[in-house]
Amino acid sequence: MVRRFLKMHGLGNDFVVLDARRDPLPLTPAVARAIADRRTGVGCDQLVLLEPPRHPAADLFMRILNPDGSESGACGNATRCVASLVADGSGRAEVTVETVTGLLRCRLRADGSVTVDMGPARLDWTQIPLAAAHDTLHVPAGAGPLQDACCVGMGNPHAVFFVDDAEAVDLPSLGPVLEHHPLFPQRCNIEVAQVLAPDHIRMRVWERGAGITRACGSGSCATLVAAARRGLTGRAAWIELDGGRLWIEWHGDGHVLMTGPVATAFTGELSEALLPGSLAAEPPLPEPPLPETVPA
Ligand SMILES: N[C@@H](CCC[C@H](N)C(=O)O)C(=O)O
Repeated sequence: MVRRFLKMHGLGNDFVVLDARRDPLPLTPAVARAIADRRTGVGCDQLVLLEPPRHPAADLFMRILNPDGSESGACGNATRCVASLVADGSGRAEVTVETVTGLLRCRLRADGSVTVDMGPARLDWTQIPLAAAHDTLHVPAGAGPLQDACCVGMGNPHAVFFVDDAEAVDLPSLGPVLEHHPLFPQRCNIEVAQVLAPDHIRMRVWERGAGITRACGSGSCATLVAAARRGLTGRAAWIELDGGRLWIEWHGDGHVLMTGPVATAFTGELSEALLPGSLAAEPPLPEPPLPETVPA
């Protein structure tokens, strides 16, 4: 059977989107790795699988896989892309995307950008999670010049390091060391952040399971929350990424809102060689657990 895909991106954080709402796709980590490979597959920072919704209030269920085959509970940039896809298909400006961590309400704006309510920032050490009890405002995880992390859960784990010069950080070397730091039992996304003004932060990211990407939506949310908690910024700011900027707001109810652009690069058909059945047998991904929070 032919499998069509869509190649989308948010600020250069790129995705292969597979629609399995009508025809189920028993994806395995090996298949995800093969599709994500930039030389022998399509190539992407994340593979996004669309499935029928579990929750009656949701338009669809979205699963997120990294190029190493691991699954994540959140991807801000992909959520915007998927919301715009559903909005385009339905003519509605309000869309609800369900993920393993809950329901994300999204709104298509007149200029084509999308605002996503990424849900509440998780600030307890058990919610990152960390391997031992620590105040998430100052976590003793570090490598070289990157010390004193501020950790934030956005449905996935983030450790934000504030620096004087984000460009000077050797992220290709330090990122993988910190991603695998023993304090992060589920590994971690690593952000280096330089505060430029109370409403403007330069951020570079090393993503768990993906490496350096041009933008990370959940990482931008975590960075704003970390900066506001440390008293370095207000509760709303532009996050300046390699691929462009996102506007992030941390509301009084704890929810974090992200606004930014979406783009479609091309569509295509996956070769048989990349589909389940053609690759080394591996058990399919486990069924996702019930969402941890289902907002009313
Ligand atoms: N690019 C994403 C985050 C993707 C998942 C991440 N690598 C993880 O493993 O948690 C975003 O835009 O949020």
